Amino acid sequence: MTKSAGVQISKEEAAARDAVRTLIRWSGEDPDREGLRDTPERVVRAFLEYFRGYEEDPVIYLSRTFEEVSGYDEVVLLRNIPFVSHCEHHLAPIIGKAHVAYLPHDKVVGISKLARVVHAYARRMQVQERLTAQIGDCITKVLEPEGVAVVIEATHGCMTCRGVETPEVIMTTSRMTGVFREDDKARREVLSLMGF
Ligand SMILES: Nc1nc2c(ncn2[C@@H]2O[C@H](COP(=O)(O)OP(=O)(O)OP(=O)(O)O)[C@@H](O)[C@H]2O)c(=O)[nH]1
Ligand SMILES: [Zn+2]
Repeated sequence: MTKSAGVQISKEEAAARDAVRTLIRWSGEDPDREGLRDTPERVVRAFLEYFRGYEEDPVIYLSRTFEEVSGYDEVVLLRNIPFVSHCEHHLAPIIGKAHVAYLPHDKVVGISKLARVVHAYARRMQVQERLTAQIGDCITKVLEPEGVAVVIEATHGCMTCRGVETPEVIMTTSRMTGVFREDDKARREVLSLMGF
């Protein structure tokens, strides 16, 4: 533990704040001017929010299921789940929407839990392909449904704000398992429900 402005913080947090100070100075600014003085502390706290998915186990969100659904055996779809992630190459924001569907076998899950799974994986350092695969595979493994379809559309800060600087470009990725992977008709149906 170490002290900062009279408050005890861990050595790791002190090092993280110092790293932000270094970046501020390296960018050409004065980390001691009034407006920037508390910025290292804020940035470190913001990182805890951006990356709090590492503290979450998405499997737990899917562990409470319901079986009394009067034999409902059609697609369940949650469309337009907004999320924010960060690309692991530049730590720039990935901002997008996830569409998550599954065809239940014998159990369904509370729909908020699908969004919780999306956020738990999004709040990590990601590439969009892995994010998409992790969401699809987690639901497939835990719910054991007939199939899972995940489509993600997102813009990447590292492409819009820097580098190639192409605003509005959207990356689309998908993960299909079970019937949605094997059966063209089922895949077409779920994509059409998603609005594609
Ligand atoms: N496939 C994939 N690529 C990503 C994702 N997020 C960022 N990237 C890309 O990762 C690549 C990293 O390429 P590098 O050449 O190592 O990095 P760079 O020199 O900063 O590349 P530029 O962005 O082209 O300036 C870039 O092409 C990014 O657009 C993602 O989620 N999936
Ligand atoms: Zn990037």
